[in-house]
Amino acid sequence: CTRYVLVKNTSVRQGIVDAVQRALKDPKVTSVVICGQNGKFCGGADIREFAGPMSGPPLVPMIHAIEAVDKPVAAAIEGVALGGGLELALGCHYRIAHSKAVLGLPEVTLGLLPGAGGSQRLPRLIGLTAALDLITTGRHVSAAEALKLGILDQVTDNNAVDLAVEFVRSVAGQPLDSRRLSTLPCPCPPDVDSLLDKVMSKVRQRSRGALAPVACVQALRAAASLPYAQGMEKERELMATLFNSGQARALQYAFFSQRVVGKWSLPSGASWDNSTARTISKAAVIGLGTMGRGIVVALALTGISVVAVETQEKQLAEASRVVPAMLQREAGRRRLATPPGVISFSSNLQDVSEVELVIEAVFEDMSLKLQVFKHLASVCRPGTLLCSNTSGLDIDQLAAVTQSPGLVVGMHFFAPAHVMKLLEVVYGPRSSPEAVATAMQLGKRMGKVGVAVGNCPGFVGNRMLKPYLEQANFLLEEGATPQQVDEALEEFGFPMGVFRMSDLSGLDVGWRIRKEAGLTGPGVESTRTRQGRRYSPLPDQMCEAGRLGQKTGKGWYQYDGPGGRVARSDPWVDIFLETYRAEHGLVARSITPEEILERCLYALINEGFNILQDAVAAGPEDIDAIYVFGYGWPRHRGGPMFHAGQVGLGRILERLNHHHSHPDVPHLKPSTLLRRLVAAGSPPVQKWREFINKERVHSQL
Ligand SMILES: CC/C=C\CC(=O)SCCNC(=O)CCNC(=O)[C@H](O)C(C)(C)COP(=O)(O)OP(=O)(O)OC[C@H]1O[C@@H](n2cnc3c(N)ncnc32)[C@H](O)[C@@H]1OP(=O)(O)O
Repeated sequence: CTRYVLVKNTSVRQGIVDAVQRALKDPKVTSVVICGQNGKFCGGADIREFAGPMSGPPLVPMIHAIEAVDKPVAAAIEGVALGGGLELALGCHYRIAHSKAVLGLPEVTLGLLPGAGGSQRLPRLIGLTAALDLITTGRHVSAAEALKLGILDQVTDNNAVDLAVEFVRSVAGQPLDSRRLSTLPCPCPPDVDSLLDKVMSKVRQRSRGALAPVACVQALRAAASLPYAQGMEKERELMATLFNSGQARALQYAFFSQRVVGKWSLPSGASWDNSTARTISKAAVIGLGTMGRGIVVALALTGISVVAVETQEKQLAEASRVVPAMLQREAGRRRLATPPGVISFSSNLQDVSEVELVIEAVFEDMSLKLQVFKHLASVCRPGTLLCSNTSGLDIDQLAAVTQSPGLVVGMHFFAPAHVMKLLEVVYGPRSSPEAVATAMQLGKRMGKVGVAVGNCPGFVGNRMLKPYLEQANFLLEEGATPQQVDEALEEFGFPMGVFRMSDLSGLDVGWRIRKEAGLTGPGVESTRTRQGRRYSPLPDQMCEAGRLGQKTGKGWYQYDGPGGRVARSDPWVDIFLETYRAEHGLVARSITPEEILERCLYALINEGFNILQDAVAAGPEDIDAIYVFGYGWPRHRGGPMFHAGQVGLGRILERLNHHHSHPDVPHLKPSTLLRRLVAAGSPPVQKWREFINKERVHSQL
């Protein structure tokens, strides 16, 4: 048995082919072990290669050739065996892994299916039911789970390559027929059709409009019902369709944007690679409402010890009861041990004096937050980082009441904070690079996708949401129903339309913000123009009628009672809208789903261009990651800015101009950046950063 170490990077496939051929020809070689370099078996295909023509030997015949070898071939899996990497291992006769290895077929997350025989070999190895789960979710499994499922033959805590060598030597000369997965039948449950139908409707529901999960189920149906060669033909056909779809490009873009945002940079020139983060071991959370509780759990799961402070006794008692249970549940969900005794509860702000970082999560009210920050500045030791979980208030104003404004940043979590992946890290003009780096690193430890954003009302996510919500309300005034608007958005791929979402989060949240901004409330005249702009008082009137959404059992929809979850259309809302239109002399017209999407989504996208122009976000990837991870933007559409590129910037500009010129639909004035991009020939989204920087240098923005 001779060891051939495989070369890394794009020549991997050629390296494997050459090594296997040498091993076959060499009479001294009785068996073969395929391993990776530097403790990693293979992370799969280089996704960047998908953009151009494939070079080197194709994967499918290469894996077939390995499977056909008449000397035993084992894959020694260390680190990762993902995608094409696991498909290669499935072509081997045996699979031996290190206990820390991770395996999976994540192609579905990239808009593809396991197209190098994975969709046909895996079900033959572990059965249809388990293969459906792994392939349609793309989830990674540990070596222990892979062993249990039957993907692996052996797992070791020691050197996997040494064990694999020993193993293949021990089986040399034994028959290999039963080890060639392509020759085996696919173990299926008796009710195979009903299983496939059930999984199909589940994936359709889970990722509405996404092509890849559907194609994965179709490929597995072929594995269950057709001979291997025909199954492979089906796999090839489906893969070709997916490969050329916009969705695969969008999902691959989303893979990279998630990583690009980690490489943050600020307009000052500070960035991830020239700023030092502090390692936090003790933190405090102030305010134990829904957000505060989730943040405590997210921190505790990283092993950070947390002082959880709530000054209202009743709320504190409830949080002390609920938070440990939340922690246990979440640890279980993530298959982690519950960190022991890391949370201490207190009603006294003085108890935060020894922590290194505080996250304030009190009610979204500036005067209350200012009071808390003043107090924190007096009790915390010098050098403590002070963060606010505000969803849009001025970070600089908070920083101004502390002795060290450089140590103040926003950490905008999304509810539920221990589950949702997005974290906006908001830097004010005085926030230090160290504070930003620390908040970003802390977010990463919590498993968040942190995005560094500038300080402006609503930051990135909520600032873009505002014109989107405005247009949705205007559409109701003009003749649409909440259901029509929601259906168009859900058809586009959002898990929930804007009105269903508003009912879920509570209509009073926005009402309070509008009251604080002087847009509504006692003494404000009930007109359709406020502060010089078109304004729809519809949501305010809903709140005044006590319809706050799910919590009151009534909102834009009706529910079975307070806290009910199933939305049903409500004739009351239809009458309310008709009465409103009559009062304001508005004539309802028929509104198409296309108009709903244009008005809502292009308004949001246009604000995204304004945000890029104002340098509140460093690049389109930042905006797209925020919308995919925090606002339910369908991942298979990449994000709003990517989507704009897919639709065509010229088309977006033309439609914005069209709606803007309509006398009753102002607000949609196209952004200067969008105009300049169109004038420059609509470069692809990957080039926008460079374009913006150049325009800025030449003072065109
Ligand atoms: C016929 C088609 C055949 C096969 C289909 C496929 O194989 S599709 C590809 C399937 N594989 C994957 O989806 C794996 C994707 N990668 C990951 O899940 C993680 O990167 C991984 C391997 C678990 C490592 O995670 P870690 O957190 O350690 O590193 P990070 O994610 O930050 O990645 C480091 C840098 O590597 C780049 N990268 C990772 N995987 C790929 C890839 N498959 N192709 C291209 N580039 C990849 C990643 O972008 C990072 O780059 P950087 O420039 O440092 O940001």
